[in-house]
Amino acid sequence: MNTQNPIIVHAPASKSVSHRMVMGASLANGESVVENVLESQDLFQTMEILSNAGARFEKIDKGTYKINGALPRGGEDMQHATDCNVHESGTTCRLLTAILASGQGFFHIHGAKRMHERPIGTLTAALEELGAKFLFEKEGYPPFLLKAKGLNGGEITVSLEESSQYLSGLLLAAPLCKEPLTIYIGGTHVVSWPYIGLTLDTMKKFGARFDISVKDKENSTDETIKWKPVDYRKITEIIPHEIRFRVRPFAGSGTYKSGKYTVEGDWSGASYLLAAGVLGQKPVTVVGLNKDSLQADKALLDILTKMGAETKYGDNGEITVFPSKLKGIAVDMADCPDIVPTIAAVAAFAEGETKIENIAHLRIKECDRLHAMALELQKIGIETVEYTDYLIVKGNPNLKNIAEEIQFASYGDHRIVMSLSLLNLKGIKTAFDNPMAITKSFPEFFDVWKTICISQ
Ligand SMILES: O=C(O)C1=C[C@@H](OP(=O)(O)O)[C@@H](O)[C@H](O)C1
Ligand SMILES: C=C(OP(=O)(O)O)C(=O)O
Repeated sequence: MNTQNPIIVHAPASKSVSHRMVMGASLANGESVVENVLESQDLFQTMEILSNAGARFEKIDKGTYKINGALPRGGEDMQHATDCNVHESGTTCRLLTAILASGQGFFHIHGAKRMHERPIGTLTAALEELGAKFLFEKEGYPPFLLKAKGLNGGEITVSLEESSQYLSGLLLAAPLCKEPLTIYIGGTHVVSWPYIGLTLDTMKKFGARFDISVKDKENSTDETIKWKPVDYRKITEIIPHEIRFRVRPFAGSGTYKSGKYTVEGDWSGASYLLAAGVLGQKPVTVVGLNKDSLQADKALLDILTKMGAETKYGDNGEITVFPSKLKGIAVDMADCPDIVPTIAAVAAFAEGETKIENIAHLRIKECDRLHAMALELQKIGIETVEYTDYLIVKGNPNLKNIAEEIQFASYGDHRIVMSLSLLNLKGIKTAFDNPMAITKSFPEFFDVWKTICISQ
């Protein structure tokens, strides 16, 4: 056990929960107060779009917003479509496209260059079945024009092979449909499913009514499927064709429920701080995370533990990670894509090989993260192997103190910058072409990072 005093730092607010709570409050009847909202570029885009669509925001303190909800209302015609700039935020783009489709009017949805390379066709096809209309410049990708006139209910099937955000969007919009909506999952596999739990959790808090059932295999036949109810907090995986989501419309009963809501800490942003504990000279304690969170990236602790890291939960929910000897492992990270760059950077200093599997969806994030990490780690002499859906990092526990500063490409991607910054803890000086990409999710990152680095 390392007995040194830990470096204590705070987790940023959760990006995913902030998006969802701000969206819920923007659709609710009356005034809500949401505390600890992440004030980052992605959230500014979400709030700007919701405000353009009719919700009213008043900032009353750092991270605290009064929000008056309204059903989304867009421009009267194509020429006066409401401007919706999602910038680099996939969550904003996918979740809000579905939500705006439940309103009325014309919306012009567009973003940064990379956003125009991230697909959305699976979601828009499902929304078309429910009554929305889309006009694309390039079919299936932003930018596009959305004509909304409310969504019908019914039954749809959606594939989550590319992104869970398609289902999160449909679920958030579902209570605003005219009739009940039942959603089945198609395709061959599902990525990032824990984010669905976060969506359902927010919906529950905001008063939506839904039930989820899984296939009752014992009582189903080839002709008839029998279903049995399941608690969304207890779902451990989503199997295509074996789960259904039924959402009741608010209709006469109103809309989302206004109230006071607080956003929990971000396991994704905290991943760099927690990983600093294992790579640096001193333990790091992160305050402000929910240990019972439904966030996907809580998996970080299990993965680090499997690699040999010593970790400890404190009495007040704080989490400490201690400097530890690491070994390479094989790990399936389909569920938690955002911490793959963190684990890849940590793996560079482990004994042996780390194989990160089922991560093809990393190629359609803010950059092709699988390729980016494979290439950038090679710049410090780490051997990597990149395949369609996995990454191998051949660790070197003796690697440290490279004399010259290494110039890394940031690919405009916050997670590439933050994960490669971990190399600093091994005496490797990093320079990035676009370090401020971090403002997407963690604007205070370099301040916190300085504290960690100078306390070593
Ligand atoms: O719903 C969300 O809040 C998110 C879902 C994930 O995306 P995918 O489902 O596209 O993998 C994740 O990568 C993203 O940062 C946030
Ligand atoms: C992929 C990410 O976000 P989004 O999909 O919202 O752009 C991320 O934050 O790593």
